Amino acid sequence: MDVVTAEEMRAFDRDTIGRLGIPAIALMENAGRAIAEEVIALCRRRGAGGVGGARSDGAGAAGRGAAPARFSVSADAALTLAAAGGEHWLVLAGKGNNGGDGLAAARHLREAGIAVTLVYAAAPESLAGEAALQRDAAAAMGIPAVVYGRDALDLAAGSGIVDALLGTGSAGAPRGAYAELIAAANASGRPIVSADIPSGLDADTGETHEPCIHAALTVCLAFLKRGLVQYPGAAAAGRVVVRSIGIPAVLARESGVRVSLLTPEVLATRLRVDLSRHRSPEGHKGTYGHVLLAAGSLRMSGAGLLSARAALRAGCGLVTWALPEKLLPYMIGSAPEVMLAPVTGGDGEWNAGTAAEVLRLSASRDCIALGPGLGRFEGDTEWLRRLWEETDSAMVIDADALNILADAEYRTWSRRHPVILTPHPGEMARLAGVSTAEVQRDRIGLALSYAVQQGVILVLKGAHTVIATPEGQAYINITGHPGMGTGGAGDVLTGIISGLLAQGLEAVQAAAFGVYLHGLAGERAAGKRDNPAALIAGDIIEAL
Ligand SMILES: NC(=O)C1=CN([C@@H]2O[C@H](COP(=O)(O)OP(=O)(O)OC[C@H]3O[C@@H](n4cnc5c(N)ncnc54)[C@H](OP(=O)(O)O)[C@@H]3O)[C@@H](O)[C@H]2O)[C@@H](O)CC1
Ligand SMILES: Nc1ncnc2c1ncn2[C@@H]1O[C@H](COP(=O)(O)OP(=O)(O)O)[C@@H](O)[C@H]1O
Ligand SMILES: [K+]
Repeated sequence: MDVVTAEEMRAFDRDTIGRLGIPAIALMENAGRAIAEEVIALCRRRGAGGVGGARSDGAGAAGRGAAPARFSVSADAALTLAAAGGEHWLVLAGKGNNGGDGLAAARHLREAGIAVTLVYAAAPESLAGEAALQRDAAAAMGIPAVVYGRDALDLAAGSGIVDALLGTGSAGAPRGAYAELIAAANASGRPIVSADIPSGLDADTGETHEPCIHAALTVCLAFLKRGLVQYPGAAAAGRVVVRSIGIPAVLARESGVRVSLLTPEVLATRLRVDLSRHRSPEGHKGTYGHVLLAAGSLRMSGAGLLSARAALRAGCGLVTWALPEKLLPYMIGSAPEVMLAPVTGGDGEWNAGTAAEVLRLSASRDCIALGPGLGRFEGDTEWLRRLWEETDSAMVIDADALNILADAEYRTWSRRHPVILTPHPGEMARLAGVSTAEVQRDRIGLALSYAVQQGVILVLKGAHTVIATPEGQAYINITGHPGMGTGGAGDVLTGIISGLLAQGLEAVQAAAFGVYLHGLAGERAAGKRDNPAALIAGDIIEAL
């Protein structure tokens, strides 16, 4: 599923209206209808009634011997509500096209028998174009309207609110009447259905301005907007339904939209990942590849252990874990399936001299993962540079190895293989030289620009992890669980991605599929606990 910016969305609108000749009012009608259908479905779910008994094709009355019906007039089930009597929706309308969508929805709601009151944020006379046509149609139907600031208004008096104040044309924090209406709607305690995006949300970054609508449901029109998949916007939007309004989906494909939701369909078709993870009947451990892991130090040995075990659970044939020799006696038996390769490190810490040993080990391995529990040490930049420049296989870089990179000018390092970086927001901030808040402000935008600029595959972790490629493509993962916010969960991800790389997946495939599987396993693991707060990283491995 494509994820677009407001600017891309405007280009598709223009193309549909200008080049294809589909009238703007038709798109607005479709939008209004889609919003109304979702409001009606919501009313139905909360018990206002089933699909109306509005079939007038005689089917119900057609007893034995009754004459066959001559006409078949079927009611539009999606726009019908049997017991609409208790419903009264307030439609908050801004003066732009988002408001026009809301006004079109209001007519359909009224048709379904739902009481509707329009609440204009600005003088109705200030509406223009298609929105003005919708204003006039609603007035001609006799739908009651109030103007904010002029008429008395109690938003809690209705049974629900349609938020059609601001959409993709919104700029900056809501002002004046818009801000006051948003605050009042949030305070009303009534469910809010937002048209396109919650008013007050930045459609591109997911930042929520003060104030921003907190919707129960967002009916996103035509294409998913970036702001709806990035937190905190993703939370403000509630449940998100994307509805087609007559803008052909192919426009996004043709224009090269760069961001997609990481659905199973995207994994299978765009990324060509074999979701079945087929294993040949005659396969053996050599078929599924060998991971070399350089990780763990005296106080963080568990990080290496988690990565190593996760790589095996991801299906690779063999894992060799290179670790400072002092750790060896403690690790023996902790994971019998993992091979241990001690490198010089009598104090249990890594040192610059181990680069040659790791390089030797890597020669016969299919990929290398560096970083979990590594610690920092004298000469670590040169250590990483040698591995980076001289390793032949794909590389996953995590944790302290990312902090080493953050202190280096690694753009100038030569390289023969793809590199996957897996920072959490704090590590990303150090890599990009910005604050963590700045990273979180626009995760997609930052991940894309960093991946392109540095020529790496970037996995920016956290809720809705972003996978960005050097070619400027990004995928937004939606598997996962808040219970995964626990020490070591990232080490598990490093293991999974390297386990997939070893099996021959391309670097982007391994990064994207690894993040997806990690999230699924986290969901399953959380579901097995009395409370997801009890989840620990090892549970994610066991749920793979
Ligand atoms: N044919 C089409 O184009 C289609 C459009 N579609 C729909 O249109 C939406 C986009 O419509 P849009 O471009 O008219 O902008 P919209 O979001 O209604 O807001 C503009 C208005 O808000 C005002 N305003 C802005 N910022 C503000 C602030 N901070 N605080 C207060 N006011 C602010 C601004 O006022 P101004 O600053 O100009 O005085 C202007 O009046 C899109 O999300 C979708 O719902 C779809 O149905 C598909 C077909
Ligand atoms: N709220 C959440 N929703 C989904 N995934 C999450 C959430 N919180 C954390 N995660 C995932 O858990 C992992 C945590 O990684 P990280 O912060 O590196 O942990 P550690 O350094 O302790 O291994 C990441 O893959 C992240 O995406
Ligand atoms: K809105």
